[in-house]
Amino acid sequence: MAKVVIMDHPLIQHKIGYIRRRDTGTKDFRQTIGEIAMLICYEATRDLQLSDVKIETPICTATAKALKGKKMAIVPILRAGLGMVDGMLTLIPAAKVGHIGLYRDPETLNPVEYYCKLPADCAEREVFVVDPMLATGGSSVAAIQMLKDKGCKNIHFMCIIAAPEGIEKMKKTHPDVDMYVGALDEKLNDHGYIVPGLGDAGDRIFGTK
Ligand SMILES: O=P(O)(O)OC[C@H]1O[C@H](OP(=O)(O)OP(=O)(O)O)[C@H](O)[C@@H]1O
Ligand SMILES: O=c1cc[nH]c(=O)[nH]1
Ligand SMILES: [Mg+2]
Repeated sequence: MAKVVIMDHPLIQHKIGYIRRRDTGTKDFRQTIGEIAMLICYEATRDLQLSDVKIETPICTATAKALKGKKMAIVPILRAGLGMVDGMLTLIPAAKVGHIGLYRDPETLNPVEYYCKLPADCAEREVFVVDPMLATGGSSVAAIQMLKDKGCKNIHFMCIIAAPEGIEKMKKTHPDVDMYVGALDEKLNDHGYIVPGLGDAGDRIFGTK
């Protein structure tokens, strides 16, 4: 069974408190989502493997550490996942970026697919799927299934706020996928929104409401 890691870093908790506020505007919301993504990325990459490499410092020959060469990909679930990409790329600048377009039908809450463009060699990459919100889990479960159908095996999921229902669905459907979660909230409301949550992440990032 894969790990579920709930972030306890004070900077992450502080910044999540800020974006939850109704009166945090689009510019600050978007910027803070990026900062939180970067901080969660730091935790989510903790288990990457290193190898020893011989290098020359200005003083002598030395053995240093380098990432073992496994290539990485970041896959945001559109739209809201886009808000996490720049923060991720700040720490992993060489990563390729794939895009999966899904929206949640407001009546059924089921995900509807409208776009998928992935790096050609994504099956060989360590893939980080990013979406600020894990609510019923329908969208992330579907996105990860799309990646598995393309042959991806090493998949991690990062979100900023999760509901217990979404975590359970992910654990049941994709028990091999590690989850890195900024905050675990209480429940979903009757419309499938996370409580207390932060509202609609996509609308708040892009200012569409
Ligand atoms: O876990 P779920 O119940 O599937 O809900 C979570 C999904 O809902 C939101 O996307 P939304 O459908 O609002 O699309 P958007 O990002 O384009 O706003 C969010 O960004 C997730 O992708
Ligand atoms: O609370 C929620 C649930 C789904 N999608 C969001 O953007 N927010
Ligand atoms: Mg939305």
